[in-house]
Amino acid sequence: MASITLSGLTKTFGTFTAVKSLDLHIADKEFLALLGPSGCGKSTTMNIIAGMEQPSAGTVRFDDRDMLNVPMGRRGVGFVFQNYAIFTHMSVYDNIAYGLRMRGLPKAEIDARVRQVAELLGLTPFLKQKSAGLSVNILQRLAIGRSAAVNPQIFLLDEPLSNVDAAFRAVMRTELKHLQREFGQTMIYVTHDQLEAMTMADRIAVMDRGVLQQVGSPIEVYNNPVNTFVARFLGSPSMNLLPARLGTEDGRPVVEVTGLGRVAAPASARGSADVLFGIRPEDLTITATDLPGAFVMEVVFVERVGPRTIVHLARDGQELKAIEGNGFPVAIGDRLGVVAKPESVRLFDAATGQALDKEPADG
Ligand SMILES: Nc1ncnc2c1ncn2[C@@H]1O[C@H](COP(=O)(O)OP(=O)(O)OP(=O)(O)O)[C@@H](O)[C@H]1O
Repeated sequence: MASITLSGLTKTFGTFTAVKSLDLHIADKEFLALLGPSGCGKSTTMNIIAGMEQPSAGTVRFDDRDMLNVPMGRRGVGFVFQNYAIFTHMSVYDNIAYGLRMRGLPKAEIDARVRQVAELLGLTPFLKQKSAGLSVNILQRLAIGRSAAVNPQIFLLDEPLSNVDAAFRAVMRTELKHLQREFGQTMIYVTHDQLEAMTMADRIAVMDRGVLQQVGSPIEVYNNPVNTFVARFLGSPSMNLLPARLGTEDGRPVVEVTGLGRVAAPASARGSADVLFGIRPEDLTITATDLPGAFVMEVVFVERVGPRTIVHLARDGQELKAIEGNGFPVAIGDRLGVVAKPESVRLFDAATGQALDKEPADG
């Protein structure tokens, strides 16, 4: 068993608070992605879990054990950084075997383990090669393999794929997930890349300026962001957010999107307020201009990204992005109708950015 519980975790550097009152529970064998922009406190949190830094306040527990006085080397934590640390004068085999030899395991067991890890990470063809001549992609794979070989119950990865190329990153996303399942590790994966978090994690914890914003499954966080920060941070292109006014018409909630028109608001919306109207680009349908409820807008730019067409639309200073998936013809300068799927509309308080019907989640 290796669950991790962070309670009231706070880290200050002088007057600056890098991590603020963080409460988060990571279950045994869970893959949690810690997601947020540069400087939001992700690495500081990881360093505290690993034992490289002491918190200013709060506790770290592995299962029921308080870890604060347990030195780094005794925490049973594997750690892989953005900048791989491998022994370049050693072969790939010896690098993977290193931690196992330090533990004094029998030779046959070391050999079996090295070969298993090498196979899982596609390193078998390189086992005899000196590490010095290997590509960055392979070196990063090796850094992961070397840490994974000793089978730490808790595996912390801090932006391990940020130096490798895009095609290789895609391969590694699948391999890492496979590795974590195979070894049954509790994994925390730090990233600023929402795609990595969305594709690999069981749950995502989103941080901003040292504060945990939301924790949930990728789909929960994507579909029901608790605030505009989370709404913007996940998804590419990100959620459209437009100034609007919530009100009622014939007893039903409606939202008047400034300069565009009036649409049904989610049934749970109440009262009248200045809001931000949120809709994901894939939840907009491009249609004829005269469809009831359609916003009439002009196409200002068209991006074709593989099979997807991202259509940039504008009217009276308001801009929207929509993903066209129905084969509706679009060209710059066209006037089109845009319809938002009512169940996909999200409303946020214009002043605070909080989702109207959501309480911030805790871990
Ligand atoms: N030893 C330190 N002394 C002073 N400030 C620090 C120290 N370590 C981190 N910080 C500051 O704390 C904030 C959080 O840093 P942290 O490295 O945890 O962020 P991050 O989310 O991991 O970002 P990045 O992806 O850029 O590493 C940053 O503003 C950073 O400058």
